[in-house]
Parts: sequence; C-alpha cells; structure tokens
Amino acid sequence: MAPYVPYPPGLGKVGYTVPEGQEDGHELLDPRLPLLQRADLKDKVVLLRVDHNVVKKGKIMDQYRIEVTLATMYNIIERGGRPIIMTHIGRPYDKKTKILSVKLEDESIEPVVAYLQRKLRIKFAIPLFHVTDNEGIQDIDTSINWLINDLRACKIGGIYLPNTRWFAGEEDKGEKMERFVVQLAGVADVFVNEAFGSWQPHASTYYITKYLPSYAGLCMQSELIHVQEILNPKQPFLAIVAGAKYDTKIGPLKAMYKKVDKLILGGVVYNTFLCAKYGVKIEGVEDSDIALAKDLVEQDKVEHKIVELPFVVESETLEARIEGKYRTISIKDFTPGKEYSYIVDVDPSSFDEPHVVEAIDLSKTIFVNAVMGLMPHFWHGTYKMDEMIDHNRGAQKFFGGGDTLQEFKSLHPGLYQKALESPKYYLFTGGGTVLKVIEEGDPFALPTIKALIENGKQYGYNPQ
Ligand SMILES: Nc1ncnc2c1ncn2[C@@H]1O[C@H](COP(=O)(O)OP(=O)(O)OP(=O)(O)O)[C@@H](O)[C@H]1O
Ligand SMILES: O=C(O)[C@H](O)COP(=O)(O)O
Repeated sequence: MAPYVPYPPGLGKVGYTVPEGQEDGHELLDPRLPLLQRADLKDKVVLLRVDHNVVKKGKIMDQYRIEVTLATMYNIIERGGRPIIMTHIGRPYDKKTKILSVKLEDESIEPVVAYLQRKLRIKFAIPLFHVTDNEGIQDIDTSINWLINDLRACKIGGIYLPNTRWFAGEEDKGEKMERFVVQLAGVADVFVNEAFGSWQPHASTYYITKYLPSYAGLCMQSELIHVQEILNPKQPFLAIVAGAKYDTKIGPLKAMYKKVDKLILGGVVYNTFLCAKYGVKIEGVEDSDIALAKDLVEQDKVEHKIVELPFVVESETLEARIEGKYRTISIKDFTPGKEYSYIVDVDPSSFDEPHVVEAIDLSKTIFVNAVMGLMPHFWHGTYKMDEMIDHNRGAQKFFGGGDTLQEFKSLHPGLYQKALESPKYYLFTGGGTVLKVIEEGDPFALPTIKALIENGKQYGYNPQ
C-alpha cells in the first residue's frame, strides 16, 4: 500500500492540522521532501530519530531539544502511529583509538525517558541488549518483539532504544552497519527524521532511509525553513564559532568564512587558529589539527575577516579554576615556538576592545555556535559575549548548538526566555548542522535530507 495519505478533497495540501497556506514558511521547503503530515501512520510502528543529545554525566542539561520534538510525537500518536524513539548521546566511539565505550552512567538515554514519562504521563520501555567490551551493542535481539507487541497493543506508550552510538553498526560503514540498519528497519514500518542536529550520515540518520518509507518531522521542517535566513543573511553578517568539535567543524567553517563579513572564533577552534597563525604551541592542540587551520590563516591574510579576541585565559589544569593556576594572557605576546598550557577561555575584556565592539554592534545578522570556554568553570567569556550580542537590538540573532543553547540558558536565564519569544532571535537545535548547510549552500543537500528526498522518489512521493 502507498505510504502516503492522499490530500483529502477540500482540505489543504498538508491540511491535517494547519490549513494550506498558513504553515509558516512552508513554501520554503523543497517540494520533494516527504513530510510527516503526509505519512500514513495508522497502526504503523514509527521509528523516530530525534536529537535528544542533552545528557552530560547522567543529567539533562537543557530540555530544549526534547521539547521541540513533542509536537512530532503528539502528531504520530494522535494519527495512530506507535513510536520507537532513538537518539545518540555524546560521542562514545573514539575515531582515533577505534574503541566504543558504553558509559552506562554517563551517556544513557534513561534521564530523557524519565523526563518524557513525567512530561507526557505515558510509559516508555527501554529494551536491554547485550554489550560487548570496547565494541558496544552488536545486535538488536529478538527480545524486542515482546515490547513491540505491547506497543502495538497500547500497553506501553512508546519504546526508547539505547543510545544509537552504543551500537557497533551506527558509525560503521561496512557489514556491521548493514546488519544494524536491517535490524532497525525490521522493527518498524515507517521512519521519521526529526534530528536536524545530527547531520552525520550514520545508520540511524541516513542508511535507514534505504529500507523504510521516510519523512521529515515537524521540528526538522522548521529548522530547514529558518536556516535559509542564514543562507541569505542581511549584511553585515557576523558568525561566532567556538566550542570543541574541531574535526566536524573545521571543513564547514572554511565555507562559512566565505559567506561572512566578520568571523569571531573561540574555544578549541580559536586555539588551533592561534597555533597556526602565530606558531605558538598550546597544550592539547594537535599538529594534525593545526595543519587543517593553515588555509584559514592564509585566506585571512588577504581578506581580514577574522576579528581576533586579544586576551585569552591560560590554565595549568582542565579540572577546575584554581587561584594561581590560571591567568589572562595577551596574544600580542605570542612569538613562534612559545609554549602555553591549556587555553580555556577568552577573557571577557576582549569584548571591550573597540574593533570587537564594532564588529558586533554593526552586524545585521549574527550566527552564534559558540561556547567560548571550557565549561563549567570557564564561563566568563561566554557570559560577556551573550551580553554584547543582545546589546545589538537591531540584528537578527541565531543561536545554534546543543551546548551553545544550554550555556546560554544557564548563564542568562532571563535573556534565554526572552530569546525564545523574540522575533529577533531564533534557536537552532544544531550548530554544526548550520555550518554544514552553509558548506553545502542548500539545506536540502544535507546528507540526511538528501536521503529523505531520495526515499520519496523511491516510494513515489507526490507533493501535489
Ligand atoms: N578552550 C576550550 N577547551 C576545551 N573545551 C572547550 C573550550 N572552549 C569550549 N569548550 C567546550 O566546548 C563544548 C561545546 O562545543 P560543541 O562544539 O559541542 O558546541 P555545541 O554548541 O554543542 O554545537 P553542536 O551542536 O554543533 O555540537 C563545551 O562543552 C565546552 O566546555
Ligand atoms: O550536539 C550536537 O551537535 C548534535 O547532537 C550532533 O552531535 P555530533 O556532532 O556528535 O554528531
């Protein structure tokens, strides 16, 4: 049977809940993208990939990325679908050592499930699978069928799979991935991707679309619409990129460089840039990463878009902020070969420098994927940055990224609440994904979105 619901005569095209023409920005969606609203969900088991990557050391840091998926969950259940939900938490697979560490206490989905149960007052079951040391979970075993029977019989409200990155097949490209993805497809009838933040082509975000009729969820649609405001920004356009995920961000950052009028860097990204530009050595920054930043340095010698933050904080330890063991240093003192301990933050005074104030104040669009310092101890640079950005009342401000939103919320709760309501702010669930969209030049060219469009072709999705 066709996996799509025909548009009922007299109702809007995607008229299940909101009449045609009234969906915000709907015309900005690629018409080939299969939408959740068009999926036939009645009595179907729906495999829902979300980005609930909100747990650190066993605790939920910020519920935002859970909250924004509730509409899709409601939509699925209300239309007769039975949900199996899955997300990744953290990065359990170490690409360098090739070890997959299952940290049961730290990176389990249990806190998310507890939150959902409290919030929705429905029961979720978490299946238990065998874990192999250093290699994670090899298989979804058939014991899950008991839970699926309960799910179909409405004895439970949903199933929540363990952290997708605990499965050996999730990030694999070969046989393990094939096995995992076929097992995943075997438990459901339909796949819905709601995980804008998870653009990396893994089994649960990408390869799964080869096997099940697949659709974009409601939050995914909203993010794909709003990210187009960054693709076509009002100028001057300032991007502030910091944080820790250097390996997946350095490529897209180079594309971002071409798009912006000004770029401010912080975190590990800035440390690496400083090593590449000034020839200094900073503890924890690897030579292979510095090599990747060299192009950016060369490009900036010509275009001068990077607004350097002149004062940074050096610390002898990453564990804590210990009096006498950290200090503010000036990049003016950098000379080739000089060695520094960890650089863990930008000093807030950097944001008082006239060239930095000017770059922020004159911008009409500001994109922020930035935690400036190592949390939780070195928050001062991020605190000041958020204040300075808000000071520019006229600019359209886009914050994106799990940690970026979480720190914004915890450092400035009032401002964060204001941002949730203000038309001058938009909060994206993924920061790296926005960078990736800029690199691709098109949100519908993200690997995960291309896969949904391909799937629509395969199953004969017809937007008319
Ligand atoms: N100088 C630094 N050294 C080490 N870690 C840092 C430093 N500055 C920031 N960080 C860490 O970076 C992390 C945030 O980076 P990350 O790249 O994950 O951002 P994000 O906002 O979650 O974006 P995304 O959604 O793309 O993952 C924080 O946990 C913070 O502690
Ligand atoms: O927090 C995020 O940015 C998303 O959950 C994606 O995580 P990843 O960069 O580890 O894929």
